[in-house]
Formats: sequence, structure tokens, C-alpha cells
Amino acid sequence: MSLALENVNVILAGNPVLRDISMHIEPGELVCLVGRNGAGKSTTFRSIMGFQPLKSGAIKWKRSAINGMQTHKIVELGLGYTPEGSDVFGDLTVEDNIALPTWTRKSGRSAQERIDEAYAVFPKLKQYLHRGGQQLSGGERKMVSIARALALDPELLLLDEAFEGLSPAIIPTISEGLQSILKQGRGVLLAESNFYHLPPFADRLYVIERGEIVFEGTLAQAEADAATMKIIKGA
Ligand SMILES: Nc1ncnc2c1ncn2[C@@H]1O[C@H](COP(=O)(O)OP(=O)(O)OP(=O)(O)O)[C@@H](O)[C@H]1O
Repeated sequence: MSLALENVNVILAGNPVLRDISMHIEPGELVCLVGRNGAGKSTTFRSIMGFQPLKSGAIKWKRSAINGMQTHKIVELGLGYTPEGSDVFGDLTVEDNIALPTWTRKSGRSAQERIDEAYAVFPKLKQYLHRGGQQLSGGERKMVSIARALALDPELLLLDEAFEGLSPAIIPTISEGLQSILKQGRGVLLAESNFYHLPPFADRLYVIERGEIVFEGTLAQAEADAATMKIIKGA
């Protein structure tokens, strides 16, 4: 077991936003958290990364509780996070954006190895090394933000909305990047609101609706379940 959420409850502004969420991600898996806008995907990620306190429940990484820990400690344990909206540092070059995590988190590998692995996922980024973060398209910013999280050398990457707002032309590049990340032996938890963007190579998916997990299974099992399809196609 790598990551496990056990009966996680979160209250925001007096409202229960996550309700008894339980889920698990095994090493090297691609698991999708699917739900409409406002269903609770980003809150789930923020809770895992220590930005959002829980009302009750536990979040465990390799069987030890991480809820209540500071975000930088959670990152040190091997979790990486690419938030929705690709917050690339506009004043830094692509090269510096991607090198940054190697200065802030130590891992067993050299900085150069980690940077090389990040560029191996999106080789196109090598063309923009010296370009500023502000001079990139939405798709390029998304690639930089994913590459930057990879330079942390995480065992599990939390990727919030990898495809949202991107032009259809760039979607295959991001999808191929996801496959490369998995080939590097990393696990990925991907939040997605659009059923049509779900990677066919996902191992499992969870469907979240109004803060509750309403389905767990494979893509094929979801497709065979009319009630689940109604929720996620309406997403
Ligand atoms: N700081 C906050 N205070 C109060 N309510 C909040 C806060 N942040 C989020 N919410 C509410 O919590 C619910 C879940 O939001 P969340 O951002 O987790 O959803 P999401 O599934 O990630 O959606 P999206 O894809 O639109 O980001 C929504 O109803 C949202 O309005």
C-alpha cells in the first residue's frame, strides 16, 4: 500500500465538502479521481498535501499517518503535487522552474538525474529552456508544472486537472507524458472532470459526487454502470 485515505471528512465554511472519503493508490498505479466541478477533487488533493486540515479520518503514506504534517515534510516523504492552473513562476526561466525542486528537496538521486528524467517526459521543453514562465502557452505551462513536480523525484504524483483548458492538439503530448511518468515507476493520482479525457491506460478510477465516493472500479466497469456514467458524463 502506498497512499490510503481512511474515512476522511473535511468541513469548509460550515459545509461538509469531503464525506467519509476512503481510497487507496498502490505503487506505480494510475488512479483517476473523477467528478464534476465542485465535487471535492481539489480539496482531496489539498488534504493529502497538508494544506487542508481534516475534521476526522486519516491519510496514510506507507501505513504511517501524514495528516497534520507540514507540506514540506509530506513532499520529503515522496509525494509531489501539480495544482490545477499550473502556477509556473513567471519571473523564472523554464530551466530554473524545473531545477528549483532539486534545491529544495533532497532525494537519493543527483539533481542532474532528476532534471533529466523531468525533461525525458516532455522533451519539447528543451526548446524553451531560457524562455520566461510568462512567455509560454497554457499547454507549455502545464508541461513545465508537471516537469517541475517530477524534479522533486516523487514516488506518487498528484496531478490536478492535467488536460483542463488545453487545446486538443496538446492533449496527446500530455497523455504520452503521463505514460512516461508511469514507466519511470511512479504512481499518479489524476483528478479529472471530463470523462473523455480519462486515459484509457488508467488502472482504476474513483468517482466523487458532492464530496462522497460513489464508485470505485476500472474504466470498463464504470462504462458498464449506467448510474455512474450518468454522473461522470454529466461532469
Ligand atoms: N475555501 C473554501 N471555503 C468554502 N467552500 C469551499 C472552499 N474551497 C472549496 N469550497 C467548496 O468545496 C467544494 C469542493 O471544491 P473543490 O475545489 O474541492 O472541487 P473540485 O472537484 O476540485 O472542483 P473544480 O474542478 O471546479 O476545482 C465546492 O462546493 C467549493 O465551492
